[in-house]
Amino acid sequence: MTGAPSGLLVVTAVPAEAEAIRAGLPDPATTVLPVGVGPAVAGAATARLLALAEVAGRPYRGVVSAGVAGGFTGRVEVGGMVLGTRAVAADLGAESPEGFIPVDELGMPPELLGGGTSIAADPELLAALYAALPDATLGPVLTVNTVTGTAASTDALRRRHPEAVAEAMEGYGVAVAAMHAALPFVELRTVSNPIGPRDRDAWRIREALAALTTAAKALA
Ligand SMILES: O=C(O)c1cccc(C(=O)CC[C@H]2O[C@@H](n3cnc4c(=O)[nH]cnc43)[C@H](O)[C@@H]2O)c1
Repeated sequence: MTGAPSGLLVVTAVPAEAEAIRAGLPDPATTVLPVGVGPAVAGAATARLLALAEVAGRPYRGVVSAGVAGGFTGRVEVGGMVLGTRAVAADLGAESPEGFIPVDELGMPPELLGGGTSIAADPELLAALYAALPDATLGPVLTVNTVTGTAASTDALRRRHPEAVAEAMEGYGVAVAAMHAALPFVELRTVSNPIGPRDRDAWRIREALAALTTAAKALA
């Protein structure tokens, strides 16, 4: 069975993020679905959605990992938008007394590592979104399994990823799913909180969700 391409698949972690995007979306051909929190569940659920669309003869044209994120102070403000130039699995590796070693520097066969710990955004999809969202900050977005919550971890991440602009928990998993389906990928985030010592009172989820609604116009 074959059919017309389904348009973009936009995946968020939670329903509130998906609803915020749908509220600003002019294009009904874009599918927006919540797929869960963290790279494993988000990656597995996205891979399943892509495979089901493919076997139904209506493959998606690209994948966007979207939602709220923590922003690196001095790089992006709370309430600001981020377009990820790459999704980086920032805590996939090994600790050592000399510091963190990324998994792709541990001497494992490259075929076991998929795209490695850093997967680049599709240049055309990224350029199209940036053209529609010129105020967005461009840079690598880290994917972490644990929300950074101390000054020491924040400093360590900054040292290891001096170009990074934000961290969230799903992008790398979704990027792997898109890569396995040979589809363009990009990450779109709005900033709900500064990365740093844990301070839940500083989180501005409502502002970040409103910014997602504004950003959704780019997904047409
Ligand atoms: O610490 C808490 O009490 C707490 C309560 C509710 C939710 C959380 C989250 O960490 C939500 C994680 C969720 O949001 C994205 N996100 C937003 N900011 C960050 C961040 O600074 N670092 C990592 N992830 C963040 C993430 O993509 C998840 O989907 C905590």
